[in-house]
Amino acid sequence: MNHPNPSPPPLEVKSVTKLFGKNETRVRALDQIDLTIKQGEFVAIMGASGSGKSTLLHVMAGLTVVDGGEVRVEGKDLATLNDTALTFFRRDRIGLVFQNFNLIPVLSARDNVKLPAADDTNLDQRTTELLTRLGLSERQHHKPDGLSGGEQQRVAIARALINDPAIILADEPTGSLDSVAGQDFCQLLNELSQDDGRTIVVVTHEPTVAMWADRVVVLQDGKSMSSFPVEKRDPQAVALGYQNALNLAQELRFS
Ligand SMILES: Nc1ncnc2c1ncn2[C@@H]1O[C@H](COP(=O)(O)OP(=O)(O)OP(=O)(O)O)[C@@H](O)[C@H]1O
Repeated sequence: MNHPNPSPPPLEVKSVTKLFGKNETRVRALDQIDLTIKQGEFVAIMGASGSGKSTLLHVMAGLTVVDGGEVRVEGKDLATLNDTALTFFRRDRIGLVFQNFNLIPVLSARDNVKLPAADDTNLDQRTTELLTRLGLSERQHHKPDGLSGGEQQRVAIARALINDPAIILADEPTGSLDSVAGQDFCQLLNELSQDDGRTIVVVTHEPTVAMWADRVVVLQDGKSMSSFPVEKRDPQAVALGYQNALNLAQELRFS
């Protein structure tokens, strides 16, 4: 029986190398890294400072041009897109969330959410629905400095969702939040993957964040050392899995 072609994975990083600097200051931020992420999967990327986590996320978002290898988003090779096409592709397919929220201070929460909308159709209604879903209805006319950190991050994710992207990439999204707001935010990411089938990648150094993922990918020196599934929402199990991955990397280095 003939099967139709399966959809390509949402994110594929194939043998990607990224270098920064020149000559003696040259840094190999990513070193022939391979990573494939399935549709609807929630992946946490962990690793020591400088291991290449943010660079990998930026590469997947097409924010950083690679020096070798290939990055495919929903099957599309990002290197084949010119700057304009890449900007539109990113806007339509990927929602980005950063640690410092990156909201426009002079705009209300509601206007921040509407700002990147690619399409005006039912925009007011879509914005209201998103603000309601994220528990921001009461706060929508406030500017960012009148909102708590957790509320600001929820505005940032509402803005990231305005074009209904299939993929959400988040770099240390809970880094500026207290632990309660951080856990609420993780729960939201979990819903976006479980209920909506969106693909989520989160860079974090916190086991209490990574425990919400389906899988943890551990980076060291720009390489993907290993990955392990998260079976229960147990931060200690994640911390142990992470430590085991680092120990294994250390053994391989000296063997
Ligand atoms: N724009 C840049 N110019 C020069 N070097 C860079 C640049 N961006 C990253 N690097 C270097 O590349 C390496 C990987 O950096 P990256 O920010 O991806 O690591 P990270 O794992 O996200 O670290 P952290 O947890 O501290 O944020 C580091 O050695 C870093 O100094």
